[in-house]
Amino acid sequence: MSNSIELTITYERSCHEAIETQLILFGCQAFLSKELEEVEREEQPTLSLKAYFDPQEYAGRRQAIERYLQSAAAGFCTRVIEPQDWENSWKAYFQPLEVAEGSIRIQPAWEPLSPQETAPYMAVILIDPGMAFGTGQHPTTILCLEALARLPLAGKSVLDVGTGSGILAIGARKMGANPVLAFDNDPLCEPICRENAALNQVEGIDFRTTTAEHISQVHDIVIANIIAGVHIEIMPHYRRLAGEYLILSGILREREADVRTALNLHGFRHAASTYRGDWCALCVEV
Ligand SMILES: C[S@@+](CC[C@H](N)C(=O)[O-])C[C@H]1O[C@@H](n2cnc3c(N)ncnc32)[C@H](O)[C@@H]1O
Repeated sequence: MSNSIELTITYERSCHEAIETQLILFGCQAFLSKELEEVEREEQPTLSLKAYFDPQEYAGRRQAIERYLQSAAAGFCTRVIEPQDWENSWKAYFQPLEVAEGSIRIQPAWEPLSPQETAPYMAVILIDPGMAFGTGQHPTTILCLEALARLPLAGKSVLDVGTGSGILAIGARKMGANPVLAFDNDPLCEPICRENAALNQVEGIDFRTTTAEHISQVHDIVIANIIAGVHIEIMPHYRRLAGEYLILSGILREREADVRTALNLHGFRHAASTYRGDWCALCVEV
């Protein structure tokens, strides 16, 4: 793994989600931030988070990012970190997390569970975060895992669009989906996904660096945790590729209506919404 840029940002607690969202739009690859419920419990008026960027990506957007933070945050500082520092920060912070009513557990790779401890879960996903989005702690990822847990996945083909760390593909595979194809347009993701799949001892996931127009196979379930604008842009491909269900996450509540309009325009009629904080996910019956 190469160096990365670490931004430490302090801000008023009411700005938590706006800042996180904007950082995702700027191409932030990973966060160390608190769960929304935890933020809501905090008493203090200011909070802080750490955001990690690929150095080249950051250099290209530095002016825009810093201008945004000067107006939206109380303060921020940057430093270049070595892979070792990232690992240590993360290890100090990452706690196991249970989602989907306790049926899925996201577990730090360095604290694996015994077979007896694993048995009660539908899936235990081991994550050793590299610089790819998808540590399982973000509300948009949790909404996806919850949606997957509600579907009968055994023997279903799944396409994971914008796979990041591979977390959703690995989760789907562990819950019985087969085959699973997962892709991301960021070439940094593919090796991280392969490592995470090996860590989880799952086979049968085809990880690729590509975009939706280069995929031709119809899949029973298409899942995508990307922002609303990208969903709208690639909606014709969802139409082409989704056989039974389409799960879309990463949608801010205020953009839900826009995504629903695009779904209707492309002939998708039945979409159920779920929410976490300001985020919405849509589970669409094809
Ligand atoms: C919010 S992350 C989601 C990661 C992971 N699936 C999760 O749920 O935690 C979005 C991912 O989509 C990728 N992405 C953004 N636009 C894309 C596009 N047009 N095609 C493929 N991947 C894209 C990004 O590189 C990023 O890894």
